[in-house]
Amino acid sequence: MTQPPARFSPSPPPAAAPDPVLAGYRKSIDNIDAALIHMLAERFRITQAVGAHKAAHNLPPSDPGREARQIERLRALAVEAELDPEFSEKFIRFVIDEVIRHHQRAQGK
Ligand SMILES: O=C(O)C(=O)C[C@]1(C(=O)O)C=C[C@@H](O)C=C1
Repeated sequence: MTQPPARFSPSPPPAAAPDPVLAGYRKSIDNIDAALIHMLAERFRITQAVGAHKAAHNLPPSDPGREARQIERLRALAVEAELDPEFSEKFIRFVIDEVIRHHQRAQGK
């Protein structure tokens, strides 16, 4: 027999019992995430100035040599810090690619 269409969304799962250990970890994660956002905001603040400087002096938006040195340095730091160097490269690549897009926009490209 077919069921009539449900009129109400299923009830939410029951609230989990409080877990102070998990809550403590999450508090720390939330602090770290906030610090990451603040650090990224500062990085983009300074790259905005770099973009304006490059636009004013007709410099190319990207500098592949500089990027290669940054990636090598960060990969080495990641290994030292026991962070996956592949992840660190993907992360900085993602950030730099966004910066390059901002630089291009600043030059009307
Ligand atoms: O150092 C520069 O020339 C920048 O524009 C900054 C930056 C970066 O985000 O680190 C971005 C683009 C360049 O290709 C290299 C580095």
